[in-house]
Amino acid sequence: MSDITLILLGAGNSTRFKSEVKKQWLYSGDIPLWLSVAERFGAMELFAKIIIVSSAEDIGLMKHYADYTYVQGGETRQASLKNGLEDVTTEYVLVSDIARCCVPEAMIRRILDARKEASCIVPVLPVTDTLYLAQTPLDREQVRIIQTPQLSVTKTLKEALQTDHVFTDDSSAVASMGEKVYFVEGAHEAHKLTTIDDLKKLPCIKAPSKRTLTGFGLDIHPFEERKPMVLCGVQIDVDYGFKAHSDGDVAIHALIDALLGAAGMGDIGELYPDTDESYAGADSTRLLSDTVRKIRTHGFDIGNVDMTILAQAPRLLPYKEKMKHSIASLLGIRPHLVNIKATTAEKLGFVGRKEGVTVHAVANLTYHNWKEK
Ligand SMILES: Nc1ccn([C@@H]2O[C@H](COP(=O)(O)OP(=O)(O)OP(=O)(O)O)[C@@H](O)[C@H]2O)c(=O)n1
Ligand SMILES: C[C@](O)(CO)[C@H](O)COP(=O)(O)O
Repeated sequence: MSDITLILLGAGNSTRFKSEVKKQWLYSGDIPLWLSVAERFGAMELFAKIIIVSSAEDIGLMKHYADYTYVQGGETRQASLKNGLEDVTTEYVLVSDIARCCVPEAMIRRILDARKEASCIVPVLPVTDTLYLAQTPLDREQVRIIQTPQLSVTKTLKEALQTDHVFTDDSSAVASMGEKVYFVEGAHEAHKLTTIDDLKKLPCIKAPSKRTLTGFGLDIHPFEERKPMVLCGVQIDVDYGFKAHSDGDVAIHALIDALLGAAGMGDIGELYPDTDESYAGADSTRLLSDTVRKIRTHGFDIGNVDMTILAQAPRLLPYKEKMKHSIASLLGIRPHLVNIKATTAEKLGFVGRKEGVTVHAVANLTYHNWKEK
């Protein structure tokens, strides 16, 4: 059994990346970057456990992809690391930034092979440019660029972090205890993905696959007297609406399920439970906007959507154009990529008896093509 646990830190906000998509969720081929990093380390079969530290929202989604130990992060890298360490029981812990997505295997082995040398083993690069601190030139031979992963004795690192002082990496925390830090040669491929321009420096990230992902959604709501009716975010001029926990926009609910289905993100009930009082009477356009945010920040672009509304009543033809524009604007796509069909049920079944409405929706997504932006 290995005496090393791997912690991958991925709870950052990608602020400096300045893109709608979080850097951890850019697709490389058919998988998001965080998963390609976990698989790269995992393939070495060197670790007792792999812990991925991420935000609560991301963990909910990550669980659909692979079975790792997921831990919720904190406000800073250090807070995230402390949370991850709570789950570590092995003698050593290897900590890496998910943002360093192309760490070469040889560099990982160099770090692990040096484990007996000190309480913390750190990969470094020399500085090749002249350096100044304010107006004073520095001796660059004394300066090093620090990378991750870093290997620490778990007990020492845990103790070093029992402080309010904020360190930018594990080695500075260990060094603050008067413990020895041992440097091994880093690698340019282990460069950290911080800004969009860094993508050019990281050739291990493949272009996203051109796969189209299709999702299907269906929802049914019975009518209720004396309620406003809203479909696709558009007010329908009748004196009855839908019985529901939210505003009952059955068309938007079906569309949310189609989008979540295509993204592999579960269903509307998991994300916006009808047992949650905060969604009582909720405006469904706000739920759809939140779904769209989730989809875009997690690496997908919306292609087109198609919906069929099965309603014996009310008559929807006069509203279809307005509905199309409403949905297009909520999805942030052009109107021709939204198709809305309405049909009666030929007086058959509950729809035919005018007891309620059913909506079917289909949505297509692609991986956000960061390579061609
Ligand atoms: N609260 C935080 C902040 C950062 N990290 C992780 O620490 C690593 C180094 O951080 P950085 O590259 O700065 O990532 P972000 O914090 O996402 O970037 P930014 O500072 O631009 O927001 C990243 O893998 C990041 O996900 C973390 O786990 N928890
Ligand atoms: C840990 C680190 O990657 C070592 O170089 C770096 O300090 C992280 O800094 P950031 O500001 O959190 O990107």
